[in-house]
Amino acid sequence: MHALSEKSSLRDRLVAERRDRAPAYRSAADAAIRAVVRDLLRAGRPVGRPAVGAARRSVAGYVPSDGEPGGAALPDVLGTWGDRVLLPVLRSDLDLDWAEYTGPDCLQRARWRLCEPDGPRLGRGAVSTASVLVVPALAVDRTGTRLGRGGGSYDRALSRVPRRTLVVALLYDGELVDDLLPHEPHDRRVNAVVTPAAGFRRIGPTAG
Ligand SMILES: Nc1nc2c(c(=O)[nH]1)N(C=O)[C@@H](CNc1ccc(C(=O)N[C@@H](CCC(=O)O)C(=O)O)cc1)CN2
Ligand SMILES: Nc1ncnc2c1ncn2[C@@H]1O[C@H](COP(=O)(O)OP(=O)(O)OP(=O)(O)O)[C@@H](O)[C@H]1O
Repeated sequence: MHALSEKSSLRDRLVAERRDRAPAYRSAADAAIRAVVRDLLRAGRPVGRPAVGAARRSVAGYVPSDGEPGGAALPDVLGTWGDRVLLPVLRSDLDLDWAEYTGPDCLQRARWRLCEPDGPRLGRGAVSTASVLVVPALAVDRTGTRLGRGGGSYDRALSRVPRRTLVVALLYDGELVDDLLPHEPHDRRVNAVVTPAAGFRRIGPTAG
C-alpha cells in the first residue's frame, strides 16, 4: 500500500483503539505516564543542561486532548521542572508556533478540540531552545518512527531542534508497535518513549 493511505488507515485504527480504552485504564495510565515524566525531569539525566544558546531550562510539551496519553494535568507536571514550558499553537499552515504555559487559566479552546496557551507567540523557532520535547503520537516503532495526526506539524518542529535533544513520545500500552510504521523522507524520529507499563525507554540508534 502507498505510505499515505497506509498511514491514514493506521491512524483511523489507532484513534478508534484509543477511544475504546476504558476510562479506568486511561486515568491510571495517564497518572503513571505523568509520574514517569516527572521523575525523568527531576533526575535531570538524560535531559541535561539547558539547550545551547538557551538562557533558561525549557521543556516543550502539549496539552493532551481527545484521549491522548498524559491527561489534562500534563502541562503542570512539565512546569515542575525548569523555568519555562512551551506549548504548541497550531498555525493555519499546520506548522507549529509556541507560547508559554503560565497555568491552567492561560489555556483556551482552539480548532479540533485542542487547548492552546493565549500568551504571546514566540515563533516557530522557539522550540529549538527546549532541552527536552514531550510530543504526542498515535504510535511509535522501534526505530523511533512516529505516527502523528497527519499535519506534518511535528516533522517540521523536530527539524528545528538539534538531533541530540531528547524527544520523548507519550504512548499507551500497545502503541510502541512491533511492525515498522510507514516512513517517509520528511518523517522525523523520536529517540525515547514513555508507556504506562514499561516507563521510560530510549529507542532507535541512541538506545542502549
Ligand atoms: N494535543 C495535541 N496537540 C497538538 C497536536 C496533537 O497531536 N495533539 N498536534 C500534532 O501535530 C498539533 C495539532 N495537530 C492536529 C492535527 C489534526 C487534528 C485533528 O483532530 N484532525 C481531525 C481531522 C481534521 C480535518 O477535518 O481535516 C481528525 O483527526 O479527526 C488535531 C490536531 C499541535 N497540537
Ligand atoms: N517539513 C515539512 N514541510 C512542509 N510539509 C511537511 C513537512 N513535513 C511533512 N509535511 C507534510 O505534512 C503531511 C503529513 O505528514 P505526516 O503524515 O508525516 O504527519 P504526522 O507526523 O503523522 O503528523 P503530526 O506531526 O502533525 O502529528 C504530509 O503531507 C507532508 O507532506
